[in-house]
Amino acid sequence: MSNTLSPPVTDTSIAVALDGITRTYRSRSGNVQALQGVTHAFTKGTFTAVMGPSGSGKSTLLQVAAGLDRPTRGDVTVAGRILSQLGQTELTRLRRTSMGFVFQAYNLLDALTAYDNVALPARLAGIRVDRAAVLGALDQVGLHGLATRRPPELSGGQQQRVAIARALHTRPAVLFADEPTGALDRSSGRQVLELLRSLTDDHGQTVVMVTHDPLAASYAHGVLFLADGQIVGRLHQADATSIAAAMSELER
Ligand SMILES: Nc1ncnc2c1ncn2[C@@H]1O[C@H](COP(=O)(O)OP(=O)(O)OP(=O)(O)O)[C@@H](O)[C@H]1O
Repeated sequence: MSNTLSPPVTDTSIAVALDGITRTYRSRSGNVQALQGVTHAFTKGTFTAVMGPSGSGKSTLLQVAAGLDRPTRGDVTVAGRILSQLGQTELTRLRRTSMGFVFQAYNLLDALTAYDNVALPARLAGIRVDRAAVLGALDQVGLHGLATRRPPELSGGQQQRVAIARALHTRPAVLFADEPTGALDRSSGRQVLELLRSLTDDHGQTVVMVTHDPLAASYAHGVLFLADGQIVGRLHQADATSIAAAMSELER
C-alpha cells in the first residue's frame, strides 16, 4: 500500500464526511460547477434532508456522497473509508455493505415476490442470502406477512417500503434517498417518512434524503440548503412552514 495515503477519518461519530467537494461537469457549452467547495459531516444516527432550488446540486451531492460519482476535488469519507483511495472493487464492496439507496422509482421486479426483490441484489452479487435478515428487513418496514406478495399486489407506499427493506437488509451504515416520497400520496408518503425517521431514532442508522417537499424535510433532524452548488443554510428540527419560508428565500 502507498504511504502517501492520508489517514482514515477517525471520528467514529461521523457516518459520511464531505470535505471541500467540488464537482465540475464539462460540456460543449462550457463547464458547470455543480458543487463548489461543499464541506459537511453527516453524524451517525441522524436524518438529514437536502433541499435547494432546481439545479442547485442536490442530486450531484447525493451521487458523490454515495460514491456513484467522483468529485473533481475534495474527499468523501463513508464509514471511515476515504472513497478516492479505494479501487473500483473495494468501492463496490463498500457500497454493497455500508450504503443503501432508495429512489423515487421503486425499481422492483413485478415478477418477483417482495422477499425475492429484497434478496435480489445480494443474489446478483453472489452473496449468501440470509433468510432471517430479509424477513427482518420486511418486518422493520412494517410488511410482516406480505413477503410472498408481488409488487402489483401492493400499494405504492408498500412498494416503496419493499425498496427500503431491500436497501436496509445488509444493515448499511447510511441510507441515501432521492425523493423517496415523490410518487406517493400524502398518507403513504407520511408512513415512509415516519419509517425513515424511526430508522435513525430507534435503530441508529443514518439517512440522507434529497427532497423538494418542505413537509417531507420536516421529518428530518436537520435540513441542509444548497444554492448554486454551495451550502447556504442549515436548519435544525424545523417545521414545514419555516422550511418552506427558507426555500422561498432561496428561490427569489
Ligand atoms: N451530467 C451532467 N453534465 C452536465 N451538467 C450536469 C450534469 N448533471 C448535472 N449537471 C448540472 O449540474 C447542476 C446541478 O445539477 P443537479 O442535478 O445536482 O441539481 P439538483 O439540485 O438535483 O436539481 P433538480 O432539483 O432539478 O433535480 C445543474 O446545473 C445541472 O444542469
